[in-house]
Amino acid sequence: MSTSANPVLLDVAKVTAGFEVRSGWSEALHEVSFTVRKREIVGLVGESGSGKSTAVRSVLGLLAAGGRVTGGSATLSCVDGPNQVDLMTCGPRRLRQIRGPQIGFVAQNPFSALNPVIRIRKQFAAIFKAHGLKFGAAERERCVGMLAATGIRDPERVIDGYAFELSGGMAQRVVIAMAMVLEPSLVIADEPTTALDLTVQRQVLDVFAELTMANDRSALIVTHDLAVVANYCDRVIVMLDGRVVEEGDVTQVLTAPRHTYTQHLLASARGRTPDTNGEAVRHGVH
Ligand SMILES: Nc1ncnc2c1ncn2[C@@H]1O[C@H](COP(=O)(O)OP(=O)(O)OP(=O)(O)O)[C@@H](O)[C@H]1O
Repeated sequence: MSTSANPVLLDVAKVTAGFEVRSGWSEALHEVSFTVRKREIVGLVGESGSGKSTAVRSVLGLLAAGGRVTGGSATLSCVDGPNQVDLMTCGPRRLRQIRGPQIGFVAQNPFSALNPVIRIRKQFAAIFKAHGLKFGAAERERCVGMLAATGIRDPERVIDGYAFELSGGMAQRVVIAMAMVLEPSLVIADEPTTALDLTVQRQVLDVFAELTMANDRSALIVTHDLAVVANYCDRVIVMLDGRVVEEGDVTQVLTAPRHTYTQHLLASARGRTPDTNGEAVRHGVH
């Protein structure tokens, strides 16, 4: 299904960013531009070091120490306050208000996202409190419901437990529930399943896509896996050496790639990505 008529939710325009390194300044993103529209799942692909994480972390204001955005804008259409906000210039305080209720984030490794010595319930409570919201019985029920929606069978037990009691797949479901509990319009996931066993990767991605689409959200998924793009995404952005080299509808890009690098990515993925004709599971979750 084409999403090109949907309004733009996130408009990233000419973002340049880099890192202070020993030898000086190392530029990692060169005028990167892309959009995420309402009710679409966008895949961000490219080989290791192409700048995918730097791109999404620039948008989230979560670059590692030494990292800095030096140019460009990332305009988010907000549901609270002023209609649009430039995430590159709004400042850390506003970004903290935006992360959670407006943009959810699912990191690569669930065990680094969860605190091992704090009960899951307290970690949910901290999310609410960080945004000035109370965490009473109703909010706890909402979290239990969210955990159940991610496919956790005993959410009442899990919410009172600790992360170390969970398998990797279960822990990532908890992280997805945390990223979505404040009902953000956009969820960004940076390689959300690479830390998981192959068998659970698909289940977790199914849940992620279902929860995104069922609630009219948009998602930006960083992945190096073209099968993920084929199965779950409406559009794809291809990065190489800190630049966007191709962007388009998944079916178009995967069947008739224009850039030689995309052709190369597809050729090397063929044989292990039988779903890359674009007719895939994603269509079943819409
Ligand atoms: N903290 C950092 N300090 C210095 N350079 C960094 C840092 N993080 C990333 N870089 C550099 O920025 C460039 C882009 O890296 P980035 O992690 O964004 O790529 P990626 O496409 O997400 O790779 P991967 O798939 O391996 O996560 C690389 O050259 C990388 O070495």
